Amino acid sequence: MSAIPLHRCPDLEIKLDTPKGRGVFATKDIPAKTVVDVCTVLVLGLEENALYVGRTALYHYTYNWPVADESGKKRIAQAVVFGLGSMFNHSTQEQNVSWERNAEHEIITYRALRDIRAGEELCISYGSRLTFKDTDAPTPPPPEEEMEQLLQIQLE
Ligand SMILES: C[S@@+](CC[C@H](N)C(=O)[O-])C[C@H]1O[C@@H](n2cnc3c(N)ncnc32)[C@H](O)[C@@H]1O
Repeated sequence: MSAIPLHRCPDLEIKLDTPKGRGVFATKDIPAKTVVDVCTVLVLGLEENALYVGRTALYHYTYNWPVADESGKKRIAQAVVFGLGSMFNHSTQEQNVSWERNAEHEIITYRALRDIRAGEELCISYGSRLTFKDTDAPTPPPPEEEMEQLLQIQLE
C-alpha cells in the first residue's frame, strides 16, 4: 500500500475580510523552507472543465495541471486543490510561499520561501495571467513621468 506523508503548519489562520477576500495568515513566525501544507488535488477532464467548471465560480480556484490526452499528447488540464491550496491569494511582488506539483501522486506541496513573520499574509504566485484586478499591483507612473523616462532612455 503506498501512502503520502502529510504536513500542515499549525500556526495559520484564515482572515475573512481582506481586500483579496479570504486569505491565509501566519499566527507565529514561520521559518524559511517550512512545509506549510501538502494538498491533494482532483484533476478534471479536459472537456469537463471547458463545458462545466470553467463556467462556474470554481474557475477561479483551479490550477493548471499537465496531463496526456488519449493520443499521448501533452495537454494542460485544470485541477481542484483541496485544503489551504485554494485559499492562498496571489502576490506579484511579495510572494512568500512556493508551490510544487507532484503529478504522479496528485499533490501540491507549499513551502515558505523565506522567514515569514507573525501577522503576514501567505501568498503564492498565480503567474502572469490574472482573471481579477490585483489589489497590490504596482501603480504605473503618471503619463508625464513615463514620457520623461522614455526620453531619458532615447537620449542615452
Ligand atoms: C484561489 S482564490 C483565493 C481565496 C479567495 N480570496 C477567497 O476568498 O475564496 C482566488 C481569488 O482570490 C482573489 N484574489 C487572490 N489574489 C488576489 C489579488 N492579488 N488581488 C485581488 N484579489 C485576489 C480573487 O478574487 C481570486 O479570484
